[in-house]
Amino acid sequence: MTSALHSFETSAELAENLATAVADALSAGIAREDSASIAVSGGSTPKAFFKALSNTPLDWTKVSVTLVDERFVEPDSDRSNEKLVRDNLLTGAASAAAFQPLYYPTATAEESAAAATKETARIGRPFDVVVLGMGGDGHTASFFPGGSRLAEALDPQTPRGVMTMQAEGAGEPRLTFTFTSLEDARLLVLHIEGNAKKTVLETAQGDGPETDMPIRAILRRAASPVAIYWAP
Ligand SMILES: O=C1O[C@H](COP(=O)(O)O)[C@@H](O)[C@H](O)[C@H]1O
Repeated sequence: MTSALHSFETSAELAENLATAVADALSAGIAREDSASIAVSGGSTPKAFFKALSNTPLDWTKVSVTLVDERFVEPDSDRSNEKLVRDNLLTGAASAAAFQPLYYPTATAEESAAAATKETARIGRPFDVVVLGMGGDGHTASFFPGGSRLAEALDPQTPRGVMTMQAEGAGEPRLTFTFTSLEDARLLVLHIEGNAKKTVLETAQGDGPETDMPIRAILRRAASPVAIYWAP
């Protein structure tokens, strides 16, 4: 599939522009279906974007927010993507949105994944917006190189839903939407910042197996075009 690079001089400029594009896509979803859905990433990159989006006027009561991926940790952990979203996105105007977690207080990550699959089944078919991040190792969502269920997660035959993933370097067991859940978003964004990540992206855009750099699955065969947002 195609990708388009949107470059900005600063992280703040990127955050404002990405928030506008995302809000437009959510408004279009609301106009079309009276509801809209967005799946966002965790990590260190999206904070400024979350703040900008949270202040954007929109009928947030009609928006469902979920995560692209999550750690199997309680929502008050500093490593929880849910906490990041609650603290930075679900504030101000956006506090009226409905949040669908991926973590549930179950005994195992597998039970959490099953609960998340069930609870998110009514949204994201497809998502109006998916905002992916990318790690320095070329992972996106929790599609990690060497991940325990990477082949299944990236398989175009694996249905929509949330599954578990374990990988060296990933820390806790992970919960992640599958490739088929994310690749056909009406607005599919890859948000990266810094020169190091630009270099990783350029490597991923070259030849080589998807299993080495799973972001390649998105760049090469997502059904939707990928809008790449980057700032130094
Ligand atoms: O593990 C994760 O990392 C990636 C990238 O995070 P960053 O800190 O380098 O921005 C993120 O996209 C993913 O959601 C998260 O779980």
